[in-house]
Formats: sequence, C-alpha cells, structure tokens
Amino acid sequence: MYTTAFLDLPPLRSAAGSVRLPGSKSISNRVLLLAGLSAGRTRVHDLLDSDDTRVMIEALRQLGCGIEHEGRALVVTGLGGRLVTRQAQLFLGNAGTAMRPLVAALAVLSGLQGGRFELSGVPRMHERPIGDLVDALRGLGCQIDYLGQDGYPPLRLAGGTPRVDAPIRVRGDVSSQFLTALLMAAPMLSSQSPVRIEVVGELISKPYIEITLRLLERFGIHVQRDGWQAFTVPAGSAYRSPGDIHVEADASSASYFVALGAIASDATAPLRIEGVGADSIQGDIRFVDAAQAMGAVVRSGPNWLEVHRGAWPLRALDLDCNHIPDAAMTLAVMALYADGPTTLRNIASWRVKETDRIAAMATELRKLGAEVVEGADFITVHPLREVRAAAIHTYDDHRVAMCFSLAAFHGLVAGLEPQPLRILDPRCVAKTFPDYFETLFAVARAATADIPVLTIDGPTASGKGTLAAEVARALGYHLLDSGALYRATALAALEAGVDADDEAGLAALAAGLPLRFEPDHVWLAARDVSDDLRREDVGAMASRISAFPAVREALRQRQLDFRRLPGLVADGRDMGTVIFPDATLKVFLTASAETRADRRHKQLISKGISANLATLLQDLQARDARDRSRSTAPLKPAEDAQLLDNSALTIEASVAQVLEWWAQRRPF
Ligand SMILES: Nc1ncnc2c1ncn2[C@@H]1O[C@H](COP(=O)(O)OP(=O)(O)OP(=O)(O)O)[C@@H](O)[C@H]1O
Ligand SMILES: Nc1ccn([C@H]2C[C@H](O)[C@@H](COP(=O)(O)O)O2)c(=O)n1
Repeated sequence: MYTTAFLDLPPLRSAAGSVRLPGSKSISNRVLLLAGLSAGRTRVHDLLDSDDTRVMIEALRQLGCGIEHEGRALVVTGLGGRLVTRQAQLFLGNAGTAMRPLVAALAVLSGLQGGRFELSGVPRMHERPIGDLVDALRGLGCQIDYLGQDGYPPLRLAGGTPRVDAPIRVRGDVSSQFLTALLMAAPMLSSQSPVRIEVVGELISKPYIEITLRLLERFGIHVQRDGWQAFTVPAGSAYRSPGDIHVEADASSASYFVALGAIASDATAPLRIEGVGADSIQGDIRFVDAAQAMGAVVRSGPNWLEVHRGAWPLRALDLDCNHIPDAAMTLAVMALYADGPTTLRNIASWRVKETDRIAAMATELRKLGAEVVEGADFITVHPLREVRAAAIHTYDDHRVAMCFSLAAFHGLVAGLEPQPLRILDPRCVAKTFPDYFETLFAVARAATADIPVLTIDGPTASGKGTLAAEVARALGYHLLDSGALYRATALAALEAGVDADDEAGLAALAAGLPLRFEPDHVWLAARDVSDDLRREDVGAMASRISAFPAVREALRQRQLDFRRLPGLVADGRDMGTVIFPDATLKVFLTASAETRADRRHKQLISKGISANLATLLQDLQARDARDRSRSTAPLKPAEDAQLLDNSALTIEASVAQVLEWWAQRRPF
C-alpha cells in the first residue's frame, strides 16, 4: 500500500494481463455483522482486509464476539442474540457499512437486554446523516441520544423498550443503508410477532437491498417483500450461521479495471478480472452495461470478466445512475475520453458519501482541463480538449483516488500532449482496496522514457544507499542499489573461486546470477546474502571486477529492468552517466574521505564488526581511486548532475534537499 504524501503517475498508454480483486466491502461488512449476531462459528473466506472491515471486526471483538484467523479465513463466533458486553465505545472510522447496521443492531439489543453503547467515527462520519434511521428506531421505542449535532453521529444507545406492534417506517431516499440496518436488526425483534418495515419515499440504491436480502437468506432469515415498499421478517426468525461463507470480489472495485480495459486494452490482449462476474449479487456489476454502452467489449463467466476497447473515442452517455451510485464515479472519468458530453443523473446520494462527491469530481476534473457542469443530483462531463498536469485532491475518498488514476491515459486522446498526474494522499484507497495502485501498475504500461528516474551516484560510504532508500520511500518509487549487483557477482566469484582477473568468467557469472531483490533483502538462489554483500572483502572485490567492461555489460539489462511504474530511484557510480542518462534528476553525492571513513567505521561497529579507522580510510581511498580511474563508466558526476556534499548535513537534510530539487523538476 502506498503511504506516501502523493503518488505521481506518468502518462499511461496501454493495459494487459489479469487482476484478482479484493472482496466486496458491502458483502464483507454485512457478513461480519450477521456472523456476529448468529450463534456459533462462521468461517468467512476471501474477506476484504481494509480500513472499513477492520473497524467492524474491532467492534465485534469489543462486543465479545470471538475473532480468530484460520489459514486465510476469519472465524467469527457470534453472540447468538445475547449481549455479553453491556457497555462499549465503538470507533467506526468512516465506514457507513459499519455505523448504520451497528446502530440498529445495538439499539435493539440494548433496548431488549439493557446496555449503553457509544458509536463515533472520523470527523466526516459526523457529517454523514443518520437522522432517518434514528427516527425509525426511536419510533420503535429505542432510546438514542445524539452526542454532537442532531441527526448525525456520534450517538449513545441507551436501552429503551422496543415494541413491534406497528410497522417500522423509514425513509428510503437518503441512504439505502438505513433500510439495510433495520432489516438486519429486525430478526431480533421477531420472537413474538412478525416485523414489518415500510419504506417512505422512493428507495434509492435498490441493488444494495438485494445484497442484504440475499445474505439474510444465507443466515436463515427469509424476508417476505412487497416490491420495494414493504418488507416483513416472519415471527420467530433467528440467525443461523451458514458455517462457511465466501465473499465475492468487489464489483465497485471491478469498475476501475472494466474502464481500464475499455480505455487501454486491445482485442489481442484483453484485461481479465478474476473474482467477480456474471453471477455477482452486487448491484455495481451493472456498471458493465454502462461500460458496454460507452464502447467496452466485455466477455464474462460466473466469476470473471474480460474487457477490451471497442469504440474509440468512447461513446458519450446520458444515464440514470441510481442503481450504480459508487461505480458511476468511474463513468465520470471515462467521460473524458468520450465523443461528446456525458451526463450522470439521479446521483444526489454522492453528496452525503465519504465526501461531497459531486463537488469533488467537478473540482478535480476541471483541474485537468475538462468542462464540467454540476447540479444538485447530476454531473455533466465534457471530453478533454486540452490537458494540464494536475495534483488531484482525494478528500479522504478512496473512490476519488481510484477513478482519477484512469485520467493518466489522456495521452491516448488524439492531439493531447501527455502530462503527469499526481494523486494526493493515495493511502485513502485503504478503505476498500489497499493494493489498488500496485494492482494497477501490474497491468498498466507506460513508455519507458516516461517512467521517471532519479539517480544518486557517489563514492563509497557517501550515504547514497541511505539517501536513495529514503527518497524512494517518500516518492513511492522502486529502488535500485546497483552496487549490490556488483557485490553479488563478487561474492559468487569468491565462493566459486573465479579469478579476479578472469573477465570472461566473471561476466558469465554475472549474466547468470540467480538474484532476487526484496525490500531490505537480497537473495542469491535460495540464500539471503544481504549481510554477506556488505562484507569489506566483497566490497573490495566488487570494486576490482566492476572495472571490466564485459562484467558491466552483463549487468546492464538487469539495471534497466528496474525502471518500472511508477518510477525509480537508482544509486551507484554510473546511474546518471551511463545507465539512465535521461534521468529526470541526477544527484552526485560526496563527503570528505575522513567523514566517510568515520561513518563506515561507526556502521561496522554498530553491527558488531571490529574495524580500524585508519585501515578503513586507506581502503576507501584506494577504492575511490579505482572507481574514478577505470576507463569504462568511471565514477564522476554527470554534466547535468546536482552536486551535494553532505559532510555536514544530516540524513534528513540531505533527503529534504533532494526532494526539493525533485519538486522543482515536476510540473505540479
Ligand atoms: N548525511 C549523513 N550524515 C551522517 N551519516 C550518514 C549520512 N548519510 C549516510 N550516513 C551513514 O553513513 C553510513 C554509510 O551510508 P550508506 O551505506 O548509505 O553509504 P553508501 O554510499 O550507500 O555506501 P556504499 O557505496 O558502500 O554502498 C550509514 O551508516 C549511514 O547511516
Ligand atoms: N553503478 C555501480 C555500482 C557499484 N559499482 C562498483 C563500485 C563499488 O566499489 C562496488 C560496490 O558498490 P557499493 O555497494 O559500494 O555502492 O561496485 C560500480 O562500478 N557501478
């Protein structure tokens, strides 16, 4: 997951391959609560692991449910309708799918059995309306107090005397989650008589109610319905665990990859989406129809989709999106690539989601250069005619971040000069799809020249590796420690007894090295050689053999292969001069030989390795001389390098300086 302050996407050009999507948030949180209310153990498979499910799991744990991991499944031991904890303060983040159903379930349980529960969330959660649900529960006889502003969380549920001698009435036109919450609480009120729930006003987001009804069935509750107007839970209904239950992949998350296929995949290599397909119970699977109307070619099986581009530009749409409110945000970005203005209607619920999504989408699409018209319950997006490099604000809204990544394909529009795109606070995708960007980068392609590279070259112990790792972390970029390739060749040569002067033998060894890089670890075949690579004898041997042109050539392509989305920070001796001469920023890092020897001395001592400062200084100077004087790729600053002497700088100050130079070269 990217936890950086921003993530820069270079212009993207195509997409191919296969993605497996995380579990559906809507299904995951419903299943968790139903399992928590049932008697016995429910083994939940393919559960979404995200911010929203974590707050639900934590709430269930606080309420006394058993929560255990069994392999990749989560086993929930439910309460069986009996409260074991009568008091709790539950923090539910920004998870509407946790807040609304828990309010209803705990209001009813505390009314029937006594108890006092306080439910709160992040500041935005305290701006998301819940008054209609509270009114319905108070109408039943539950005691609920607002702890902040009337009509909004936080709330206190403090008992009461719930009765069901009259139908429960709830508004359906603000959020369908209110009806879902009451449907899930109703079985606990049905011991004596049936519970009838009547919807006031036009019910929105009906497919989400469909999911609720289907899952209630799986847990033994057979709701009788009168269209979308009234729902009756029969007398004597009780939750029964299904034992095992599988969560299907998230259809809303699939929308980004369906759109990706429609925009950037061709028929010879369609984009394949695993985990959700034609048999999905999620309403957002209907996004596929909208994408097809815009030109996507889609094939599907029970739990897979394959998508490629049909029409280009895409065809503009005028669509009532009430049935796909979440996935419809993806259409707003697809509209940038259409042959005319696209209007998405009946989306008033966007205004009370994680953020005011109509305002957010309009503001950010305009930043890119699009013409946008917004109304109380619609948005019209005109295709891009010009484009600007833009830093997209994401409003702590996962869907804003994910759908705007698709704007990075604007270079596919005839006549547009591709621009980089910045996604601010990419971590917000953790709400439903923590690995969204990693998944995107696994299938999206950019021109190699468009993938940004930052190089840091310099002599030994100047701090290149430390600086490169910190800068890569701040930017969310890949890291290449090119010295490790030479060191690994040296280690393999020392161990295999290859002579330090045998250029051909060393080159053959380098070409065939079974090397694998992991964060902070280097593997040579099945062995973790990270510590061995740092040995002084290995470093000295690496310096010797790196003078051979054939060795350098054998390692060249491996280094180029590190240039992958979203970008690369590479450290070594010739990163800026030879391997990545087109790097966006080249830094040449130095420090006095005494400073470097002192740093290396401290580094070795801290690892428990004895070392002599004078000898280290001598070795280091000899290595500098060899690296500088060799004829192939000698250690020297590139002509366009920024020089940084960090003898008197802290690591933090060096990192800040490099990031400042980087920012100066970016168009944001
Ligand atoms: N600006 C700095 N101030 C103080 N110490 C630093 C600074 N930069 C790095 N160091 C320390 O110096 C030591 C050597 O740094 P590092 O291993 O990053 O150097 P390097 O140039 O990558 O070395 P090599 O070329 O041998 O791989 C480390 O212990 C590191 O913490
Ligand atoms: N791009 C590079 C990286 C390293 N080398 C050589 C020269 C060094 O003495 C040796 C070990 O590198 P270090 O881990 O100390 O950075 O490898 C090179 O020639 N070119």
